[in-house]
Amino acid sequence: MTNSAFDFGMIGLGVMGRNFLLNMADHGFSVIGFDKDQQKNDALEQAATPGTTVKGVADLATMVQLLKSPRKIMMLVPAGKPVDDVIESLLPLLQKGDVVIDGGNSYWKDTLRRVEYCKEKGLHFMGMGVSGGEKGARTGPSIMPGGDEEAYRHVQPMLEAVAAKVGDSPCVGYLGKGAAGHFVKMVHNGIEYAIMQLISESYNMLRQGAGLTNQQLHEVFSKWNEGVNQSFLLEITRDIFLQKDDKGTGELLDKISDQAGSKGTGKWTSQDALNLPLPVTVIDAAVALRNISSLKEQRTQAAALYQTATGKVAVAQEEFIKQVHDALMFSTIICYAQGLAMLQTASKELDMQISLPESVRVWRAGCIIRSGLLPLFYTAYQQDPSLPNLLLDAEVAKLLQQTEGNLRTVIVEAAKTGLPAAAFMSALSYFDAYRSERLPTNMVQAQRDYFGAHTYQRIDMPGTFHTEWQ
Ligand SMILES: NC(=O)C1=CN([C@@H]2O[C@H](COP(=O)(O)OP(=O)(O)OC[C@H]3O[C@@H](n4cnc5c(N)ncnc54)[C@H](OP(=O)(O)O)[C@@H]3O)[C@@H](O)[C@H]2O)C=CC1
Ligand SMILES: O=C(CO)[C@H](O)[C@H](O)COP(=O)(O)O
Repeated sequence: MTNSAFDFGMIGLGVMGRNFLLNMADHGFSVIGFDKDQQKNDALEQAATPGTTVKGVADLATMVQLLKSPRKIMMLVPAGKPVDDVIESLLPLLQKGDVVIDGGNSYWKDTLRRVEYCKEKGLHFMGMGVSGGEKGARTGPSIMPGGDEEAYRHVQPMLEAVAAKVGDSPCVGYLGKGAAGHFVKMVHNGIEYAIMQLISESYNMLRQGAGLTNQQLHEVFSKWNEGVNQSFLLEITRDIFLQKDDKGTGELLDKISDQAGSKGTGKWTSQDALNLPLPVTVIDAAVALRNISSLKEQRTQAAALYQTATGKVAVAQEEFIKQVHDALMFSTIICYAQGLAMLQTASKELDMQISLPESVRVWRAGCIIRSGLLPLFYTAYQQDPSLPNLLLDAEVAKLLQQTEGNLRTVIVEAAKTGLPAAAFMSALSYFDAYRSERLPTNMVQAQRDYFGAHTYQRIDMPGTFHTEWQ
């Protein structure tokens, strides 16, 4: 290739960077990647589809020099200091008008700071969520850009080419101001945590509570993964049940430690929801359960101390499978409702102007939370882009009403048998509180006024009141 011949540059050729770049090359763009590790550069070139233009270099200046102007450079490096380090190393090499994209899972407040910093230097900086994991990056991810709209217009045709598609519609779109792209990705991951926790509780109910084998669970999840329920997370769960242990006998799932890891996006979602303030109780439960999962030693001691759980449900197997199915469907809808309500509030409170219809549209394919439910949610937000909560949509309400009873039954069984069901219980508690016209929080107000003269409002007359409580 001649000098300045490449369309797009990538910094960080790990799992995501390598695959995203190869995807770009497959769509006809000439691409160049930088990684300090020469082996990753070699691996990139070797993995390229014959006939595509792909180059890997171990020198950042060389990569920058070989890019067409204005340069379009994306980084897929770990969140935090590596992103700042990359920006600092790029600054002396770039020219005004060049575009820098952070495609990693950066915290949105860091992105806000970086947008301003790069603007001062005459550069366009865009925070952009990418979802779909390794396979998605390679064949079509869901892409969540936000911030500098001019920067987005520079890369829009490329992103539309590589994104997942629903018909002809690419799962990418400008989502809003400032750090909107990373905010939407953070909430996406919060929903991801919550649905994963619900699926793990469903699996446990059926495995431990109803005695199904992994083979039977595979069959159950295969059936569940149909129609409106079809989703990426159900699909991989179905397949996980059959994976054999290549280092021993039986299925691999049974040998995997129950201590779940995390990189922070779920926790940030909960923390930011509290700051807004807005309830995302199923996401909170999912974060808490990953934290409880890490207390293995204490859980082992407590299990020996409290040997009260029977763990076996008293419902016929077939009936219980149907009940858990409905419980999962109901609670999954609540996860989306909580996450999307958070986006709606953040859009105003944090002045991000997040487009709810666009956010839902780009989640319909390519991402970890893609689901057959999303077209229904998309219609709801198309009809009313300012809908405060999906629970107020008539079509969503029908699905919840159909499945609510079975969630209650499953929770009763879980409570009686001692099967952990924090995410299910959070979903139901949220629903019961949200659809209550009158909550018992009049008592909280009375107590606040009693001990702290915090005042209260009355339901029968306007004004603010304080009582000398006897
Ligand atoms: N894996 C996934 O499923 C998804 C990941 N993400 C996000 O994408 C980002 C990348 O993730 P992933 O590809 O999985 O991570 P990997 O660990 O596989 O790759 C990270 C790459 O970044 C490079 N790197 C690290 N620090 C620096 C630095 N200071 N300067 C230049 N390069 C650096 C590493 O290079 P080297 O090791 O050679 O030093 C490595 O090639 C993260 O923010 C992650 O949260 C988003 C969606 C899905
Ligand atoms: O962004 C992702 C998927 O959308 C990443 O896979 C992310 O790492 C998942 O989060 P965690 O590691 O905390 O489970």
